[in-house]
Amino acid sequence: MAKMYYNNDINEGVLKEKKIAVIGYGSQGHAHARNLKDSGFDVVVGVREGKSFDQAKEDGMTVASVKEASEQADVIMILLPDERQKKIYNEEILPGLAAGKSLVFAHGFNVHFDEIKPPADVDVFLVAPKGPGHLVRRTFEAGAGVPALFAVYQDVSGNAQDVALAYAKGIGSARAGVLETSFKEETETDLFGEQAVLCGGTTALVKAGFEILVEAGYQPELAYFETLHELKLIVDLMYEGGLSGMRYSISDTAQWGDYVAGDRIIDAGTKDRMRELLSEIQSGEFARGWIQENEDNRPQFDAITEKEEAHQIETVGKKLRDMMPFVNQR
Ligand SMILES: NC(=O)C1=CN([C@@H]2O[C@H](COP(=O)(O)OP(=O)(O)OC[C@H]3O[C@@H](n4cnc5c(N)ncnc54)[C@H](OP(=O)(O)O)[C@@H]3O)[C@@H](O)[C@H]2O)C=CC1
Ligand SMILES: CC[C@](O)(C(C)=O)C(=O)O
Ligand SMILES: [Mg+2]
Ligand SMILES: [Mg+2]
Repeated sequence: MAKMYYNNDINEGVLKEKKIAVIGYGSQGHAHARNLKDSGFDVVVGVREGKSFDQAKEDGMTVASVKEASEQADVIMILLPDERQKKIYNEEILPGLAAGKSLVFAHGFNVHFDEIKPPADVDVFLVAPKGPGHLVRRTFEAGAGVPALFAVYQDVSGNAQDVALAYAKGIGSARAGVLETSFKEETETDLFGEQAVLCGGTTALVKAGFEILVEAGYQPELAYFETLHELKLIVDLMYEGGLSGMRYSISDTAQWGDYVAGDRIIDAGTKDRMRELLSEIQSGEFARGWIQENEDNRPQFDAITEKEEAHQIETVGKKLRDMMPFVNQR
């Protein structure tokens, strides 16, 4: 069994004496900054002027430019979009990254794929929550937490692991469990998980199910409830009790259907294609493609986003969610 760290295993004192710069105030940034502040740490948010800057101010955070925050802090957590990190790091963070400081990431992408090459005289580690930033904040406020991975890439001070664990505790992740990994393992598994299962695999499965039902003449609203809305309720049961816990709550008819149909949908061919995705991630092919797409100003990303947002499941779903005030809409 992997070694797990929980609140009682971690002494956060080592981070209490330091100033933490959270660079970026988006999905992860706002959650880390607010959770750390609520946990009693000294936090400055580094962002450019605009939406995030205004939001951070409204949330009562101390806010500075990326450059100023990086100069002021001992621990610099980069929570900028992966594809923009290299440029901002070189221009605005590196000048303030004096010897003895800590450079931190929530995803190993830029270090693992050699886009960012940190100086030799700083600690480098990652603390990567295994969940969306908005849930990192929401679960923290509810007294719970999202599990996280940590990995030490460079340990100049000799206490990089202690600082990483204290950070993970500060954002609430040690309430759920913190697991040690490497930059390589975190980067490759995170990319695989989001592509094959959590995002790519799931959205494709949901859309396919919705399209098949609508195509066959069933009502789109019903198809939305069946393939998207109810998925959350089923996944909540998996979150609470694993696959067996979910199967305890569903009917025996559904359980039998699960057993006889599941492998016909996700078959050996699907697993072969998952292996293909994994090897493209491992070889760096996926990363090179994503970096190139950004250098070209995201033509495919923008075109696909436009098409996806116009999909019937989105228009139907929006109307149905508007009638459910208890659903926290984005
Ligand atoms: N999203 C998630 O839940 C997860 C993300 N991660 C990792 O966390 C990191 C951050 O991702 P995520 O939270 O999704 O990022 P977001 O896209 O949600 O947030 C990006 C933030 O960066 C700011 N920003 C963008 N460009 C600049 C710039 N040129 N100068 C200053 N600030 C800028 C944005 O500000 P503005 O409003 O001005 O654009 C915004 O505050 C990534 O490494 C990602 O892989 C890891 C686990 C989960
Ligand atoms: C699943 C997507 C994710 O890896 C995450 C929320 O953990 C991301 O990069 O946003
Ligand atoms: Mg992830
Ligand atoms: Mg990810």
